[in-house]
Amino acid sequence: MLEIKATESVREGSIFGQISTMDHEQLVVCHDQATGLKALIGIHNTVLGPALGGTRMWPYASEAEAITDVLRLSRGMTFKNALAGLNLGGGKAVLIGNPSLKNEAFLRRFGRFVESLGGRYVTAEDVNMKTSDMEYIAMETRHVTGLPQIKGGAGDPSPVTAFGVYMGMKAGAKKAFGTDSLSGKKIGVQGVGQVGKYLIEYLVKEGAEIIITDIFEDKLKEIANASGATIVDPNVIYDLPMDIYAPCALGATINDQTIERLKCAVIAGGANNQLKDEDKHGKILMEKGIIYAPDFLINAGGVINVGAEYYGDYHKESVFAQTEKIYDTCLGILDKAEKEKIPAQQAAIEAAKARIEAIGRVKLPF
Ligand SMILES: NC(=O)C1=CN([C@@H]2O[C@H](COP(=O)(O)OP(=O)(O)OC[C@H]3O[C@@H](n4cnc5c(N)ncnc54)[C@H](O)[C@@H]3O)[C@@H](O)[C@H]2O)C=CC1
Ligand SMILES: O=C(O)CCC(=O)C(=O)O
Repeated sequence: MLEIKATESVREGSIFGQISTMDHEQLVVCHDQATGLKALIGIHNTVLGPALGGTRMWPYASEAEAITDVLRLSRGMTFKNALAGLNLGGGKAVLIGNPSLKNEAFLRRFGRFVESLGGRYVTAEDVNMKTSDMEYIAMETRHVTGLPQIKGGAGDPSPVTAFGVYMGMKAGAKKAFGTDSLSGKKIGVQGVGQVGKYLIEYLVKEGAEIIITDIFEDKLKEIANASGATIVDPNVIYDLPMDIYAPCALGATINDQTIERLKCAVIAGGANNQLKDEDKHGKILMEKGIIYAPDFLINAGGVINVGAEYYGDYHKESVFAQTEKIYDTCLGILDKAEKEKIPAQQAAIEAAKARIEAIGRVKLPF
């Protein structure tokens, strides 16, 4: 594989510039006038298997923003799937527009595009996409997973994602505090959506002191009532002293504007692509002595779940057992980073690439 760098601003305006900078195989542009579908499918790497990754729907401010998002997200899936030990490559899709655009025809048209790729890309849920949306997509393609249980699927993967994040958080705590107990630890959860709300359940059971924030006040009140968490303003979370910061909303929250404000010992959360510039911000976190549990390593529970469903080999216990291994993998990566004096993100990417390269050699023709 080429040496890859995900920079904050890849060469804007040049599609090939961007996909070569991040070493993608394919970027698919899908359009349908009748339904208003505007979709991008990013296939980063298929050495380990079909590129599996969810579809996100978002009202992107520009096409450039959507392209950058799909490229960063699909690249992250390559490393996530490799480190989780899955025989899956990395891909992701984004649907441009307000989620209210979604209807049966819109989703089925998207399913036709997924089908046209012949299994090189397998879709599932991401932000603003639900198991019920997968049902419509499944009417047009077999290459979809994350279906509702009543339709023979494994249902919402978020509880498994949250369990993996919890495992990664405990590994980060072990490294930072010498114990993986979260009892009494002050933990800030940013985003109380699907992943955040299930993560909070684990933190409550451990007796952590929880701070929560979200842009939707109703969700916050409901979760605060159930968990005893303290609500804070979304802009204030970066300035509060806390033991662990758990980003569980959208990506790039660790950036030039926030990184100097963070007063935590550990960062461990479910959001994809937390570092806006992975080289620069990964290095600054290391210099500040903040333990960073790489996002794509610790949020792999969801893809472990939907991957098992896709291969028709779904057993809840084994999915949770595989996800539990995130604790050991994360500790191993944090140790490697410390020993080699490199950022944890870099250590994790190196480990993922090593597996892709080794298995790629196994697959050479006879
Ligand atoms: N659901 C899953 O199984 C997986 C999710 N992820 C990632 O985890 C993250 C969260 O995913 P979900 O929980 O499924 O999405 P979600 O849409 O259910 O939850 C995200 C929450 O973040 C909140 N939010 C958005 N912007 C915010 C801001 N500026 N400040 C505070 N809160 C904000 C939203 O209001 C929402 O409640 C995403 O980055 C997703 O890609 C990664 C792996 C699997
Ligand atoms: O969890 C899912 O639904 C699929 C995997 C994925 O897209 C992710 O891990 O970001």
